[in-house]
Amino acid sequence: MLKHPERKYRPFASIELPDRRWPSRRLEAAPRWCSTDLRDGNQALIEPMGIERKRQFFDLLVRLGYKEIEIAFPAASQTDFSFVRGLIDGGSIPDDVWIQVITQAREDLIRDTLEALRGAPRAIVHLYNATAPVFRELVFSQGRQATIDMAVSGTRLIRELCEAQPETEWIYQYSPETFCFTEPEFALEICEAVCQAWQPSAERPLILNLPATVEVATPNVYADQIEWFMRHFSDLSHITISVHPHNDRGTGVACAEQAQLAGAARVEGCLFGNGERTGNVDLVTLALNLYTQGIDPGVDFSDMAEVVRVVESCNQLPVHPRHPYAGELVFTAFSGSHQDAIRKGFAARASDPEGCWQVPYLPLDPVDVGASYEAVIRVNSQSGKGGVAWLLEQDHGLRMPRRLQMEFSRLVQRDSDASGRELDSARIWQLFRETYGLHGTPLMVLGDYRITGAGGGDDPRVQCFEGLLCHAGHTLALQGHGGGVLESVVDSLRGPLDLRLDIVDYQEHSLGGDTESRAVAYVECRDEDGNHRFGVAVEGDSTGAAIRALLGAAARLLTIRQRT
Ligand SMILES: CC(=O)SCCNC(=O)CCNC(=O)[C@H](O)C(C)(C)COP(=O)(O)OP(=O)(O)OC[C@H]1O[C@@H](n2cnc3c(N)ncnc32)[C@H](O)[C@@H]1OP(=O)(O)O
Ligand SMILES: CC(C)C(=O)C(=O)O
Repeated sequence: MLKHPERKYRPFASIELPDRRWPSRRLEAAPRWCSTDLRDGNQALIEPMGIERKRQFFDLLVRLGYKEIEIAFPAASQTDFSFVRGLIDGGSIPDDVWIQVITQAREDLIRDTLEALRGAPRAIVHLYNATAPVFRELVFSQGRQATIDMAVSGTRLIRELCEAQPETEWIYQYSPETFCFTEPEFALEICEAVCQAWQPSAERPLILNLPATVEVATPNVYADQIEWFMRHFSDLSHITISVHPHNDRGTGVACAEQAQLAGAARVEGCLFGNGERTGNVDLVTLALNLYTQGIDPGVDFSDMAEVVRVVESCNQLPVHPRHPYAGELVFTAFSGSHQDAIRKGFAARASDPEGCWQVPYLPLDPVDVGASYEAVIRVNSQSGKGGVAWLLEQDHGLRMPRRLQMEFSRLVQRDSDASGRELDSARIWQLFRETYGLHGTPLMVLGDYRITGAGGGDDPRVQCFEGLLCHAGHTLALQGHGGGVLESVVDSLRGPLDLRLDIVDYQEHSLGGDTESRAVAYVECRDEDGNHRFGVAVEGDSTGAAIRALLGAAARLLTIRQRT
């Protein structure tokens, strides 16, 4: 790159509009959407769609609720011409849908275009010519007047041909291509001339589509251009101001939104931002940006996975995993603090499921676009206790005490760090069961046992525990007493195992609501050296679960002692 880019590149000229009004406005309703996937999107594909793929895409757009769909450049190819004819002849255009087709301002192309539309119930004919100085000079070698003449003569011919096909309801659309780097006064002059030639009325509406053909400036400049244009246009009756942003600077969505604040009532774009170079503005993001502000976008992305599937198959281009609202990873948190906040958000929502959506880090409820909560939290070496706890709770119903979460997540972190990979829920569950002896043979196996009262002593709370314990190949007879079941078991471990433990924490809950109600118990113990370990057990009765969880913790502490 150059040390002095200023010698090669010039900053874009801004517009003089000190009393601009758009910055203090808010978006309060959806615009008229026009999908241009089958034209601007299609012309940018490595392999343009054939008739079958176009039809699949058209049907998808109709299902999603798009009412204006630019379906072709019919004079450009036989495929496009036939596709238009196929829809018209097959009666496949729903009554509330307007098909739109584009043409250059060349007589032969215009005639072919209108021929393609013969018999259509309703149609938008879209004419364009580039208006910016660099195009006038380099591409067309023509002055301002010749550029205006081209637009006006094209408009007149279209008007004449439309009048000759009265069975069709017409809308005319004119685009001063390259509007965003055309002198504002000239863009205004050419659009006024087109308007004069078309003579818009209630029966013959006009769309003036002001494209950011190549995005060259910050979105505020585009918004200024739109506001300036609308404030200076002589009469906007029967005229819709439309925008068509591209995304060369990565701000196509911002351009479309700010242009609407400036007064544009219609937006053209493509699903997932397909289109020339860096693409057209993304209609999915625009719609869901409105939705997450509580505004009905008028299009339905309830089954986003299916939309992605069809679009990927038609365009033969992938949708990026981080694409807003749609990518495979956009509802997924790997990092610990994000997972913790999301888990707390879901817990709060459980007590107010109908309330306003307020889950940290998730601007949209994944369920609204057909995603499940499964992918929300995934675990790797960046994850913390919250994520691990979430997965074990979602998939196995465990509500682990906080300190157990901390203990176990350190093991998960170590495992993931060692492999450098994500740990899926099955691997985490396997690690949990291995760590806490929930499968295979535990280190301490409790045989028959019984618990009795103290037998007529003064304190009725005192419990006696007697049982048989298999440990390291030996069967030990345990006997102890204490102020509760767990204390009596702790007491029983002193003699045969010389193990002196304190119980730091004990929690239990039932597992799931569906079954013969199993109980899960979590017991945290501390040994004389200050080591802490949890034991976990799942049993048919809560007392059995508590005792086995305690023995699990004891076995793990014994292992530490044997190692040192
Ligand atoms: C910004 C946009 O996306 S606009 C839409 C662009 N889409 C497409 O181009 C896809 C379909 N296009 C095509 O299939 C072809 O370009 C066709 C059939 C339209 C024309 O093909 P050709 O006649 O071979 O012309 P070519 O493709 O070289 O286009 C350049 C010519 O069109 C002229 N031209 C470009 N835009 C326009 C316009 N809006 N109105 C009139 N003429 C135009 C150029 O000045 C140039 O003319 P020249 O050959 O006399 O110098
Ligand atoms: C023809 C116009 C609308 C266009 O596609 C563009 O300017 O990008």
